Amino acid sequence: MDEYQREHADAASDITAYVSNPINAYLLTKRLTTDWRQVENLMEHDVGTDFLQNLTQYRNVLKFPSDEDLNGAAVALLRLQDTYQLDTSSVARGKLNGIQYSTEMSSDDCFELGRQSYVNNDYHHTVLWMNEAMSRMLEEPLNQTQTFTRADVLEYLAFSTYKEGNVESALVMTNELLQLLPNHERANGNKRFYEKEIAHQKEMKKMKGDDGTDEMPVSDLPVARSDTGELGVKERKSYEMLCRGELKPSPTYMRSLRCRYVTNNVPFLRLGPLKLEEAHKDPYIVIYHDAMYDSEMDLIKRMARPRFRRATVQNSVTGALETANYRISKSAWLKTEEDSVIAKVVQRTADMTGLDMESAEELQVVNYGIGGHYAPHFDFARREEKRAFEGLNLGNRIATVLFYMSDVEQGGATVFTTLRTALWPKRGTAAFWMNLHRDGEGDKRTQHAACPVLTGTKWVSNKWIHERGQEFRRPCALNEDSGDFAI
Ligand SMILES: O=C(O)CCC(=O)C(=O)O
Ligand SMILES: [Fe+2]
Repeated sequence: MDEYQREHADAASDITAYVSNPINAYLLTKRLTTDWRQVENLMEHDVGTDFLQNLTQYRNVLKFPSDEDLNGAAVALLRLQDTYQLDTSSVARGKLNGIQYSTEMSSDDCFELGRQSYVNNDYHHTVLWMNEAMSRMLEEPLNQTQTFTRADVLEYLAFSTYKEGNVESALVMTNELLQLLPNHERANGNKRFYEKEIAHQKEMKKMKGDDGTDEMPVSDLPVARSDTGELGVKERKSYEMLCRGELKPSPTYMRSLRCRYVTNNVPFLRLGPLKLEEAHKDPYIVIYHDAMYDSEMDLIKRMARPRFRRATVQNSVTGALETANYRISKSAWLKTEEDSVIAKVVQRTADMTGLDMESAEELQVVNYGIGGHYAPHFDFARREEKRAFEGLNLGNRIATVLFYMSDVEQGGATVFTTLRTALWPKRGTAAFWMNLHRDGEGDKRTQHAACPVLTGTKWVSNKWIHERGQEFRRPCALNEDSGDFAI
């Protein structure tokens, strides 16, 4: 590497380090968006200068993030905060799960995060981040660039606290705001509203014969979010616990899981057997160690990069492919014939599963950035999803093989939501499970998810294998002690 290349490689890795955690990702987006907003303001007043004209051109080339991007970065950070139960002030201090990262958030950064939550009607996070903005503000007495006042924070806090169900606190905050700005019109209106509301609630209590305390319960229910789809409260809880590594199989169950070398009756594998580790017995889920070489992973990534598009999901009613908040990643497809390396990997997948690859989909390569995830789902099409895999005529997805092509610094596990089982990405390993019962019915117990990436980046590739062509096949070596190994 010459000096120039080294310099650029350093710069590139600096950038990766800078945005490899969600705080930096949010801060960088905020910085670019708000800086650009200032430039636009300037341009409105002074369009004439060449400098500003040039900036307009740069903007088009560099694709400055928009307000929606800033909202997206904020939502990603908040999703991570919920899933991994990150404490607000630790995040603001640049600490994630006890690991200290380089950046701290200013009161202004916290305020903006609160504002973005508010815009999304997410009052739970508005309260958390506005409180943080307030305490940071007190610690930054010399900050000249503050974009908000104490009164602004109080207004957001009061309204969101009311929305969260605590009228009394909302009134206290509104009174505090009115001490600062006695003529604040909206605050005066709200004050009257809150007072009326409190009187009304007292009246209701009396009517019910309840002479309880004046204390109103503060709602600490998480705000309903739509990005984990149809999950119920209990399911969401166990999903998030699995992602945090808090839910594990019992020690007795773990002791029953085995590791072994397998050849699956493939002559070639007698020379170099595969290293199999059981992750779950029924349904059968296994991990293969050293299932992909470094050179293969490097090539696959190189081929996929220029083709990456935001991943899509199939609309179960219309059959159309569309983007969805419950699946956030970039993906690309590689054909078996494109390169001998791909063909080799596909052959290995056949050896690992004992299944025919003729009916398998192309190799899908996926990259999850910070906050990237795939909420709990099934890989097979359910009965009601009549239009899934339409046109393929290959039957349902009988099995999944998922190659991990990177370690993940924090987060990013594949979790089986009803099985107390989490697979932690380890570069070069592959997971394999069957999605269907023997009779072709989908096995609901295979519901799984890709937990959001907290820090770092996650690379996987997968083969979805279909029913067609598997009629006479049996993964013999796996089948021995695999219970209801569904094929
Ligand atoms: O990335 C993962 O861990 C799981 C991905 C997955 O479930 C899928 O792509 O269907
Ligand atoms: Fe999946």
